[in-house]
Amino acid sequence: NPNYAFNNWDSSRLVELPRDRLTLIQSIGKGAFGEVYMGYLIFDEETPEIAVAVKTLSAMPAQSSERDFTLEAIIMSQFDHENIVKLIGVCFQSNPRYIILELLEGGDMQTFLRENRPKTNASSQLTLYDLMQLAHNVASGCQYLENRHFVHRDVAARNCLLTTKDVDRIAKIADFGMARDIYHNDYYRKGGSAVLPVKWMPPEAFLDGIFSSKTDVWSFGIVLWEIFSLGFSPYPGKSNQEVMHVVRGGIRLDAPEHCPPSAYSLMKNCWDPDPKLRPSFEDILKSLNEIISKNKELLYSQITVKTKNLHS
Ligand SMILES: CN1CCN(c2ccc(C(=O)Nc3n[nH]c4c3C=[N+](C(=O)[C@H](O)c3ccccc3)C4)cc2)CC1
Repeated sequence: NPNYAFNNWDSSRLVELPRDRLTLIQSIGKGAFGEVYMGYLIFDEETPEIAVAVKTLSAMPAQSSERDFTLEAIIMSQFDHENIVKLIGVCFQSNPRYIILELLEGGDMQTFLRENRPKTNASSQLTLYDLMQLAHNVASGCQYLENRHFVHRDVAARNCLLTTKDVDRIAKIADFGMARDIYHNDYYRKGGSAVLPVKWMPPEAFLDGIFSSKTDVWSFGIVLWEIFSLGFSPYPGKSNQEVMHVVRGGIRLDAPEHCPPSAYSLMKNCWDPDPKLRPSFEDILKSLNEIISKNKELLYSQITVKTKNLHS
């Protein structure tokens, strides 16, 4: 497992920030270990304070969640890429422990996509170009991880955040919980398919526990499908067991409505049963750039919903 090659587990390399430089303003969500807050960090007298996201460890953490919390910070401290949420520092020397991260104000990508579905008889304010940009952002972050032989294991729209909901939005990969968890309990064996994101996983992963960057490629194909379906859940109405059965049999998701054919064929390539035949993230970025450059004008068209003739 390439992630085992990951060696510096010492948390001493984490930047410990003085707690009195931090002001928590409001809760913006619930993490696995506790709340996530929006707050301000005062760097020094000259520099204006910066807005941050603060992940907290609940008051009475189990021993394991304390270790996992630290591990999440260590993992994120290794990365430096514009499409991966940055770690700013930690407050680990006193309780409650904090992980201080770059603040992304647009919220998660899945919610954003669902909020931007066209209303009947109106068009979505999102264009195909907007959607291709989100795809390009996620693929760039994934390519960075691929180059570092780091397997994320849970690439999904729900785990991506947006800097803003506005047109200059940038998507970033933000949750490394699954990659972290495999260091202790091998979820593939331990939890069965209950805790695994089966609908985002390729057959060799959910059948044999084999993970590689080609696992993340398959998941990225599902994220592409989530993006072009504006936040639908994949395989609607199917249980994990049913999905494992049909996917193993060669069934794949249909093209979302309005999805450019070239984007759908890219998804299908990501879902090749043979991991070796799936594109790398390098290939994926080339394909995305081609689709964007070839369809510039098309991509600017608004996504309209076909008004269903209710009396047909
Ligand atoms: C009207 N809307 C209501 C919702 N609103 C929000 C809702 C949530 C957020 C938010 O969580 N922002 C975050 N910035 N940085 C990190 C965040 C979370 N992190 C984490 O590490 C979290 O664990 C995480 C990771 C991935 C996905 C979600 C949460 C790091 C921002 C705005 C915008 C305006």
